[in-house]
Amino acid sequence: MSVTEHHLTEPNTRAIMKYIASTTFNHKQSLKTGILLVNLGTPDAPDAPSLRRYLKEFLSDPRVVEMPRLIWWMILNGIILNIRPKRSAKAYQSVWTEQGSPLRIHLEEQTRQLINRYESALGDSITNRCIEIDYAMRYGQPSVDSVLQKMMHAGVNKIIVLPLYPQYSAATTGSTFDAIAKTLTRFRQVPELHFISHYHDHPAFIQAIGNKIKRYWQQSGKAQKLIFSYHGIPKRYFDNGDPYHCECYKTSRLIAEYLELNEDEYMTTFQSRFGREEWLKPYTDETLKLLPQQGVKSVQMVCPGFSADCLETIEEIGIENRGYFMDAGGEQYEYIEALNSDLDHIEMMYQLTSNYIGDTLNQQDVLMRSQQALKFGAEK
Ligand SMILES: C=CC1=C(C)c2cc3[nH]c(cc4nc(cc5[nH]c(cc1n2)c(C)c5CCC(=O)O)C(CCC(=O)O)=C4C)c(C)c3C=C
Ligand SMILES: [Fe+2]
Ligand SMILES: [Fe+2]
Repeated sequence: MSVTEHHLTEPNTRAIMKYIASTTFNHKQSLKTGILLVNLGTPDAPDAPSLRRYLKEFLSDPRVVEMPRLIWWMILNGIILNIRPKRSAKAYQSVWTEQGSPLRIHLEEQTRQLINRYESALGDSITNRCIEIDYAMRYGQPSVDSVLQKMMHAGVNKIIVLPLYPQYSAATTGSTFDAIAKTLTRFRQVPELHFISHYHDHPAFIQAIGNKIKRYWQQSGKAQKLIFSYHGIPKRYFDNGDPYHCECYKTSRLIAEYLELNEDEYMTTFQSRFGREEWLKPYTDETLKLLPQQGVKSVQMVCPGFSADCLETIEEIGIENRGYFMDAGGEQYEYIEALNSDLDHIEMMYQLTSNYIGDTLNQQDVLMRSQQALKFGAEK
């Protein structure tokens, strides 16, 4: 028995077992592409134990909370995980539906719609074309690790990851990359990898939101101000070089240009503060409390940092901030929904990902031709 054959049949040392072989290598194996949509994640149920599990995983991520680990471990386990799960569970109960958490429902539907979009473009099932499309959650289930492993074991050798965060932040997109890399470091054969790190200024994204706002105006008319509200991050992360703040402002500017708005017709604010340190300003809640006394009595809210409606848009923007504005003397407050599974949004996902698929389809043709040649004995 030769050395190579021995390795293949009897991987008998720890060194050989260290890396997972996704599939047994096969010369005739066709190229298989995986498209993975990733969003933040959500608790399994709107109750305190589920929230505790979810928040523990989320807030233990060093990309999310950049603080000396030991100090943060004590604050998280000693204070936050004893108080926040109960409070957050209440908030989640107000948005929960019979099918579950809105964020999960939207991500599932977005995935289904993207599969449909590919199938209509290919005129064939994606399975026949060696494409797999799936979704994963950065925190909670289905985990990035489980879905990526499933793809690898199905023989996927090229992966396109689309984290559904238009604006890059280390806390979200960066952390998604960590999870992908962590799984792949365990594999023997690392796939070709395309990681889409942002799309905050992509024309298909700007048009999708711009058109959504235009459609809203056609039905309900314009308010005095359009407010672009983004999830915040600590100002310290921005000071340390996170491009998130600039990408949010650029998204707002591009949408405003698309809508031909003057500078005094729109503004950018940041919501969802967490903890005591300063976050990106202006804060959404404080702005809404001040606007009525400055003469702004009607606002329309839009959240271009959220690819799907979730707790932070439905409850925080739809309910909580409405209260601040109306209590301060506001008269009309409207929330324009996230892109969710809108056709334009799915089209954008198709454009972003198929950009990297094209050559696979061509390579598949080349591979089919060479397999044909093998059959006829032209190549060995
Ligand atoms: C869209 C981008 C997001 C950034 C940037 C972000 C940063 C960030 N978030 C927290 C803490 C919490 N966020 C929570 C919910 C939540 N956050 C995002 C997105 C971003 N977060 C989404 C889409 C959601 C909603 C998920 C859902 O299930 O609907 C929560 C949980 C809710 C709560 O208890 O308030 C926390 C906590 C930090 C610290 C952070 C830092 C940069
Ligand atoms: Fe968040
Ligand atoms: Fe900036």
